[in-house]
Amino acid sequence: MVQGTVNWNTQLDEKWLQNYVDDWVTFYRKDTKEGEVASYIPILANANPCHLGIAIHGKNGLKICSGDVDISFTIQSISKVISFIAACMEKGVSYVLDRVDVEPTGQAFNSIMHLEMKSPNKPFNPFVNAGAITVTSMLKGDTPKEKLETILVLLERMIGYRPIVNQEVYQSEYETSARNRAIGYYLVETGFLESDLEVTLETYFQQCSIEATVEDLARIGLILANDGEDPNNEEEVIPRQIARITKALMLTCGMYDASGKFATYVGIPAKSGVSGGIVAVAPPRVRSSELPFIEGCGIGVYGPALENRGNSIAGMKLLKHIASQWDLSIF
Ligand SMILES: NC(=O)CC[C@H](N)C(=O)O
Repeated sequence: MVQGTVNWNTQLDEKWLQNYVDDWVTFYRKDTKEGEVASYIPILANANPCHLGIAIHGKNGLKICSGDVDISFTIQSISKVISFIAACMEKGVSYVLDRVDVEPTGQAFNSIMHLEMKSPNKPFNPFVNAGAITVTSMLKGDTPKEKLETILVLLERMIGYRPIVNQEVYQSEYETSARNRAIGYYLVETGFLESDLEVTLETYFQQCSIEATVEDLARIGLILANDGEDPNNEEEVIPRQIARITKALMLTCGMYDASGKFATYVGIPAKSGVSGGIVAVAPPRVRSSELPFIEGCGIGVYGPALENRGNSIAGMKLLKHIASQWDLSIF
């Protein structure tokens, strides 16, 4: 079972770390029972609430995977990270941030209320639905296919293969999209939407329906941990400035209205989605060189049972435990 204080100095071999993480996953699986799978997008309710899996990818090639790691799930709001990066790479950071702010809302991700609370009604940040829909409207292209292409190409560079869009999830979200449509119409009214509303919404629903595994999320996290450079080939996938802004936004806005708690108790940038995925970024630490993944790592978690804000309940506990044991906090 999960152990207390550990002398990492003597315990850093891969097999030992693997057993250790296996123990944590077994231990925290019981917490999946405290959450519920999302059902406002009907097809997401088919997920198995008991699932829990984690992948941790380090800079030096070290990989630890444990639990339900072979399941593909839709990335949902995690796609907002990718679309934000893609828009910044296409249009430039200042163009994007002139039109979407960088402030946490403290409200639910699909809140409509906060849209009217600011003048000139600029969406609060790119990770709430209003901001994400605005960002998607900025992507180049006149059709959902063209706009989505930018996101798929960037993701392919990060995860090493072209991901697919789950058409069933897309249809399910499309058919139950009244709230996102309300947000979209509001953005048309305030002049923030840069493309046709229907094209933008279709692209947004498709990006949310892109499938990934925890290993894919870990790869994305690792590239961000490495300031946008892929440590496998030392190629720049994301310009450093954009990677840094993205991490700041993940820390302040990535876990919806639980972002403050996550920053306080876990202390690393992360972004969750209502399907139960979380991508987390642990940058290199300058403390003891005897800690695991001292050069930084990306972490992908999947646990579809959610707490009331839309974050994986067991996934967050698992991340909190790992962050405290391995001293991952950036603070
Ligand atoms: N928080 C989420 O993961 C929300 C994404 C979902 N597709 C929506 O727009 O409602």
